[in-house]
Amino acid sequence: MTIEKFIVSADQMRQIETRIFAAGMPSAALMEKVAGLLARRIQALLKSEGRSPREEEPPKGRSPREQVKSSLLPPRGERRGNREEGFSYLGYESQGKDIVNSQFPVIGVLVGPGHNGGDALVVARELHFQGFSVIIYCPFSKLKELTKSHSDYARSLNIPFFDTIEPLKNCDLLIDGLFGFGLEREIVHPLSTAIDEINKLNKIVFSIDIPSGIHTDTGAVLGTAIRATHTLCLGLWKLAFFQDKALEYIGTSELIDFDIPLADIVAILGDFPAIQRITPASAMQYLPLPRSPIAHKYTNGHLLIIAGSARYSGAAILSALGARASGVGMLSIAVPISMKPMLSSQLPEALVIGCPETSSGAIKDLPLGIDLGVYDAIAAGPGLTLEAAITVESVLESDRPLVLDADGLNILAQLGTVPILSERSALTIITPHPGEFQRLFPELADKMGDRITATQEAAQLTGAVVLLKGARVCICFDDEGDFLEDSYASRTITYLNPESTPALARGGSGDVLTGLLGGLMAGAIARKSCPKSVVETAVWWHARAGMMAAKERTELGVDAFTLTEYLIPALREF
Ligand SMILES: NC(=O)C1=CN([C@@H]2O[C@H](COP(=O)(O)OP(=O)(O)OC[C@H]3O[C@@H](n4cnc5c(N)ncnc54)[C@H](O)[C@@H]3O)[C@@H](O)[C@H]2O)[C@@H](O)CC1
Ligand SMILES: Nc1ncnc2c1ncn2[C@@H]1O[C@H](COP(=O)(O)OP(=O)(O)O)[C@@H](O)[C@H]1O
Ligand SMILES: [K+]
Repeated sequence: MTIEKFIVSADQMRQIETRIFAAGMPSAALMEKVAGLLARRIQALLKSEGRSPREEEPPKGRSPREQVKSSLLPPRGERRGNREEGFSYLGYESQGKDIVNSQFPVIGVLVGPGHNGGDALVVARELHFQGFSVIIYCPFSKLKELTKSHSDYARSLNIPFFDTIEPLKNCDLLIDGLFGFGLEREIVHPLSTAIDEINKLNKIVFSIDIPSGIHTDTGAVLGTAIRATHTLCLGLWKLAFFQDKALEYIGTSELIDFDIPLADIVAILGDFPAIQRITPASAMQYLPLPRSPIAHKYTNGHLLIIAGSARYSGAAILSALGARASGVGMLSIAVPISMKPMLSSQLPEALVIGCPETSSGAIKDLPLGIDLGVYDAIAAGPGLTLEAAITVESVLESDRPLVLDADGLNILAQLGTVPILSERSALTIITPHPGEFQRLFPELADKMGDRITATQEAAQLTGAVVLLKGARVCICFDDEGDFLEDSYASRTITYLNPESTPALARGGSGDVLTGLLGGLMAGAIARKSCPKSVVETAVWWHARAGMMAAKERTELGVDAFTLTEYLIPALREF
């Protein structure tokens, strides 16, 4: 398992860190190593963002602003800038941020009392030695021992220290090392006010480990938090990076791998961690590729989609196009009978089943005598309206593996989510967005502050696979020996999708996912492989298609139909 697969809570990170220290790694040496990696990465980021270093001498005449800035700096002779390496001066370009176009950019480093502050001080020192102009904002009088020691050394180098935010206004870039995973309580005035003011400066901000003020596990804002443009997560991904509400504070993110021994990770998280990050490699291992040379259509699965109504006719098409991309062997689509010609013209390969319909054009019931047993899986819900209750009830009563979405979920909520799902003998995958989730699980209303825990509890309550949609999709299910040795069985497994695009936040994208997931599931069942594994594949694939479409067409150009057209090209990228 690669380092990118693991996700930890603050407590788990602390336990792993404790093992490393107990094994003999000095805490100061680890900080030195980590902060060295941070300093180098920050330099590389600055370079790659077009703020490339200038090698020539700055002009003699300085602007008033530069004079103000240079007054914050130690005499030039004392700065041992390594200009040959090309990091002495940054040519900033204004990118809508308050960035000055200066040859003397100033980097403001925000230093807290703990080891996050210690990391920041080492970064400050390294950038200072590289020739950057660095100032330090540290409004704390009491620092942890190691942090205090780095603070003393930085002062001895004449790096200027401030306890007010005024000088930060002149900085071109801020590095946030106020708090990391050790933040344990709300940030209060005067620090909270200072952080709010810092955010108003609208600077480029690199946060160390996690934006200060964000709860490492729930992603909640504790009082207030630094809004970073970029966060460098240290060692192992933390849960907050997968909590929707933290994303606006995290900005773009990356992992700084500092060689945590696998044995220490496994000692705390287990061989097969209960929470895993979806990676391209893990998602792609369950793609139905390559096909067996002797495959036939029934070995690739038969999916029945039940979707659509006169009001929401497109939902059936979008789900079907999602399923088409899954390569499912046979696709049947049950729609209100008046929609049959439209579906047949859009999806000539599909078997379209016309269902009796209500006066408003919803599916009243499935056709008499239909045998659900012929389908490997059923995907029901998109665009059905609440009038399709009889149909949803009959698929819930069937012994077929089922993906339930949209109105299928709204009907399930009316029927009673927990009793109905716990009685089902076959696998059920429910794919709610947060609104549907709350209708399904009113008992978890007060848990919604932590999407991951809420989804885990929903899976435990129902025995279903619960896929909570949003910016960072969370998938949870009880493992019943599907993946693990017996000794591990009956844990709740969680998969978190790390990357997506807000381009998907528009009507119909979810319908595409329902069909894609249904198709992959039918295929997996026909091939007798574990249908739960394809859930991460579907979520990852759907997001990749959205990202590829957004990259080519902007975030505005990804309507749900267009999304279906990117499903296959997105795979070709890999
Ligand atoms: N885990 C690891 O393996 C490593 C961790 N390192 C760094 O260490 C950090 C964790 O360090 P710490 O455990 O010292 O914790 P932090 O530096 O995150 O913060 C803890 C300090 O903040 C104070 N504090 C907490 N909440 C506060 C609040 N609301 N208002 C005011 N003060 C508050 C605490 O009393 C304590 O002094 C990581 O985020 C990372 O930056 C790295 O130095 C090296 C490797
Ligand atoms: N901000 C976002 N970033 C990434 N993905 C998103 C975002 N908002 C929504 N999505 C994704 O878009 C899809 C929307 O589905 P859903 O809410 O069911 O809409 P609909 O029913 O209209 O299709 C889900 O897959 C969800 O995860
Ligand atoms: K931080």
